[in-house]
Amino acid sequence: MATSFKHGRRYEGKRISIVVLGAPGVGKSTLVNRFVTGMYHEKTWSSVDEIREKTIYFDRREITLEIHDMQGVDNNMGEANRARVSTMANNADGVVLCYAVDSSHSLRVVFDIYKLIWGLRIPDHAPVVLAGLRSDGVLVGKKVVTRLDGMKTVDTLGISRDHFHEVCSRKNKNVTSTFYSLVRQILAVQNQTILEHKNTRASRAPSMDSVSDANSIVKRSISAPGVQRLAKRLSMAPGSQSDLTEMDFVAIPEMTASVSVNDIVNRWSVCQANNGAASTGALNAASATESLGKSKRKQSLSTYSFSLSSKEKDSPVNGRNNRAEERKKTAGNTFGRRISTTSLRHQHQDHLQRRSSAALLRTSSSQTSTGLTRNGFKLGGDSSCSTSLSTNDGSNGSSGVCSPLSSGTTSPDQGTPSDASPRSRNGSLNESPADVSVSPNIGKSAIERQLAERQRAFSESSLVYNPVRSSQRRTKLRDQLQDQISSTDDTSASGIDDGSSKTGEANKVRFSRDYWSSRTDNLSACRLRLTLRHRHSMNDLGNASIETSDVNSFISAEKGTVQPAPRLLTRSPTDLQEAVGMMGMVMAAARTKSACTGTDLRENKQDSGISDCSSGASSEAASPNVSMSASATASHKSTKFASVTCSVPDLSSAASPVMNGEREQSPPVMKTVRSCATLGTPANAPPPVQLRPGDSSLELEKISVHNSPPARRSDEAIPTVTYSKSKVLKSKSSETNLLLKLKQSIFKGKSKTPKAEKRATATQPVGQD
Ligand SMILES: Nc1nc2c(ncn2[C@@H]2O[C@H](COP(=O)(O)OP(=O)(O)OP(=O)(O)O)[C@@H](O)[C@H]2O)c(=O)[nH]1
Repeated sequence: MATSFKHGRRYEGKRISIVVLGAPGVGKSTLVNRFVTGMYHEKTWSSVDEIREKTIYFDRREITLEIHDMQGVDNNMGEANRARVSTMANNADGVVLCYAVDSSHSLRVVFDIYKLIWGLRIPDHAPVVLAGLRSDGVLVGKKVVTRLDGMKTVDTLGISRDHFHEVCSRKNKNVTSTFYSLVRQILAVQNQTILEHKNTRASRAPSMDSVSDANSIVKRSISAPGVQRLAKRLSMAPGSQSDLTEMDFVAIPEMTASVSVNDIVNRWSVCQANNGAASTGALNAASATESLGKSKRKQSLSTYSFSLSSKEKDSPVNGRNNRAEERKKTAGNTFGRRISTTSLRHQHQDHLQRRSSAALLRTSSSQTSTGLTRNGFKLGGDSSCSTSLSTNDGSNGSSGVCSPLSSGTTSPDQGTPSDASPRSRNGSLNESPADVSVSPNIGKSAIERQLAERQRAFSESSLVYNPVRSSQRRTKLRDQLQDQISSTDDTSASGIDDGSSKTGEANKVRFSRDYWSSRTDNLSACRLRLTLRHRHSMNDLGNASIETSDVNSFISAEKGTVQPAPRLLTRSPTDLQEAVGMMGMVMAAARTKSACTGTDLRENKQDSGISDCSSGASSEAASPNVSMSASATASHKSTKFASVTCSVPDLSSAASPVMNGEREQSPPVMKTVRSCATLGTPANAPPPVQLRPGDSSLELEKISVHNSPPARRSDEAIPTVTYSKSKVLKSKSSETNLLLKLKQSIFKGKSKTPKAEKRATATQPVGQD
């Protein structure tokens, strides 16, 4: 009782039918006979269709092979016979395609059989083996079809090479393996078919397992057939015609637990008896089934309704009848009534409102806790209490009022929660918008004000829940909030985070920045101009620019630190420029080290070449008048910020040698000023390029210092440091060498002198001094 793989039927595993096909006289019958009987007989006659059986044990299973030794297929074959061959092959579990290695024609016939059976393409998972028979022909020098030809054939036919065998029935070579290979394929297809069948059944059934929420609602699983059975039982029950839908099921609190269909029916009958609701219309089983498998949005509504049911389940009022009555009072719904979508939206609105208020309450808990405890109210962590929180100013002694809304709110002075449940029928609060107010003392920050406004907006507007719109609104609100906060911050407003501004020092260094980008389509270039100014005199201590060839490359540099060379430690614009150039170098080095994202470059300094820069600086750190440590930071994810941090000397001392142009003996007090440049990404900018570890794509070929102003800012003489993207580094070693050369060129004046002196000393003849 073999079954076909094409129709997805389950294999019984007891009988497998195999069809052996090939050109006439290739040795099919001999092959089958060899496999079945183990004997080899010279055959001189042309066989007709023959069925042989053999029982084998495969994977500890007894399998009976039903082998159809078919008549040879050739061009002279009639249509009827061809159709018969095709039908037999398609209904079989597996096919053995045979050719003779000493007959190239027989190999061409294999292609004809292929087309005859499967058309243009072999079906997936069709068990087929290709057997090159009479492979001992090589012994007599008649092998015209090589093994390579056989390989190409299986490749062309889409058969795995594992399923190609060169067989010799005479020597009993690969006979058994050919059939066992086919059986293995058949069993694999059998297992896969069963698996797919199971998956198909599982996917067809509407699963409610995904319905869950933060309240740890118990998952339920009601299959579509279950609902259909329920629908039938409800519709057949006398006098129980109803217009129940999925929403009604959701509204039943007990549905939050895993229940059977019988339980639902029982609940339904109980609620009918309690409410006496005589509904009209029969439950449409199909629609109920469909509704269970609807979109996620509907599921989310269902989830919320579950949440409500869960709360109500926790109500101290026991008994189904009382619960129904209670629900009728509070929510305006009964078991027998359908909860409309609008009602659910209102409920969700209420839910959001309470969440918002809970956040507000948390924010302002320090201010409100005193007044509330003074009046004997417990907040109890329930968000609904905070929803109705209408607290007067605690300073004038007025009492705060906490009006519990839901049954979950406990108020020892106000009686049971059910006594005070002023929820309107549509789910909105009964308080006027003015009631949902926040004390001025509660929160003066922008966040609290914004929350209060939002809460008011919720209570005033007939907001219809829309997840997408709600998300957009939250995003917009957050942006507004950030703008509001940043506008109140002086240092942030100017884009400068001057650490000295809060210390009130006399002389302070201001680190301003100006950023502009070339208005190319893809924002391919960026120039960051940094100006170091004396705070009061506003004299420029120096300025410099960083010009990169790719703004997006900044994203690869999460953090980099470099101590510049000592000769950079002056106030001249050129030196500052080079210092900033070092920053750019760090950035560029980091850019070639994309794997360093999210980590300190110092940890990767051996790979990124940063060690060259930092080592040269650390040895001279004690002497500088002006020291700059450059830290290039870029946000990897947002690709919007690149900050440059410079440590500059504290110029608060009037007699500072820095101001007088003299050299200070002791190390100056350093402080850090930070400039954050926004690398705004235009809307049409391409997504940031994520460099792979192998992409060491940028190289600082040279630093060309020039004082020519940029083209777009011709009115300003801004020295620029230009990095050109002209060469592609081949390896890390070449990258490191290049940075070494760069460092040597920068430190040229400093590094050569001692060496030269040393050399001169070494070469000086003894006794000459
Ligand atoms: N040398 C050699 N000859 C073989 C081998 N297998 C079969 N033959 C010979 O090939 C010839 C054809 O063998 P068959 O088994 O009749 O071929 P067939 O494909 O069944 O022929 P039809 O029944 O006409 O389709 C016979 O003379 C066999 O002896 C083999 O492995 N080696």
